[in-house]
Amino acid sequence: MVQGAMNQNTKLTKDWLQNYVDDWVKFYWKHTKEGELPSYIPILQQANKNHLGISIMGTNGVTIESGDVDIPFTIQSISKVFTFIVACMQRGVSYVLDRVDVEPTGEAFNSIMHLEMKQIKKPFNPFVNAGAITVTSLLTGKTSAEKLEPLLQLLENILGYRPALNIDVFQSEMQTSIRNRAIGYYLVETGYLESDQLELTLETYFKQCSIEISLKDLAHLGMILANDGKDPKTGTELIPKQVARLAKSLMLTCGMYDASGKFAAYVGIPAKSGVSGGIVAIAPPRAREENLPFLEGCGIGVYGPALDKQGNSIAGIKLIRHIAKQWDLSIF
Ligand SMILES: NC(=O)CC[C@H](N)C(=O)O
Repeated sequence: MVQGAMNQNTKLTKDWLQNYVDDWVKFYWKHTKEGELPSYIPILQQANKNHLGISIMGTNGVTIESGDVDIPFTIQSISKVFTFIVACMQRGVSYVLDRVDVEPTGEAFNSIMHLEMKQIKKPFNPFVNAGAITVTSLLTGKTSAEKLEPLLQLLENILGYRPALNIDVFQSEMQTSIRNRAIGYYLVETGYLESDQLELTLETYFKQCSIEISLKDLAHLGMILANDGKDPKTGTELIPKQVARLAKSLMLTCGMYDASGKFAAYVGIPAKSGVSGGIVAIAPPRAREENLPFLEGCGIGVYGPALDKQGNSIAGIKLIRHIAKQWDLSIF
């Protein structure tokens, strides 16, 4: 019996789980001190390094939250999961996968080196910046507003409200986007991006990264993916199952940048991080005989802006790893 699971006679009550999660958040708080705020998007340095919060939303309707849960933050690279989903819904999976591969890089998310060194035929995967910028270019529409519309609509369908862009974050990144611009030019040179699409694509990409959400929203997005794209309350299919599964497989292999292998090995669930400190992790339904929480699946959102060298929330990873171990969430 793992700690935090239930004794034979204990009821798996929300209060009981809440106590455990509160203790775990308190315990992992100290690790926020080990991480750094990203400097290449200046406005993200205004975040409070000490923040750490978690939201867990089960497909059964139970939500548990703890720590700094009321701080809105920008979705950053977590948006890449949803633009990939929208591009697949608009263009079809094979059209998208003809233009972006499904292989992990083992390099930093904004690496340029691997593009040249490996003489790639197409960007490695939709979750490194080169692949994400390519995917954004595939969204239909002539303006960034048109391109973003179906993405915002999908988020609205899931969350029940339309999240707004944080214009200050968008402008901060737009003004300092040297490396993403370099990636964009490289994609033009190699034929993955039409030159007249470059500015529009970068603007759209920075805007999608600036969508602001709450921790509960993040858990909600994860919960819908855990449920293969279906809203468990209404039974409505919000994301086609095949696309949701593809996105989850890519989260497992590529979602945590060049720490994806370790996350899969030590945590064992699909996840995607963003440079503002958010991580969405997904525990699909699992059939176990033990009495464990969230057997019907859940989404986990974590926010902790202090990052490790790979750009992932340092305390957030430790917290998710602990919960996954205690509740036996691994998909393996
Ligand atoms: N890792 C991230 O979250 C990166 C997103 C960021 N907007 C960038 O493109 O660099």
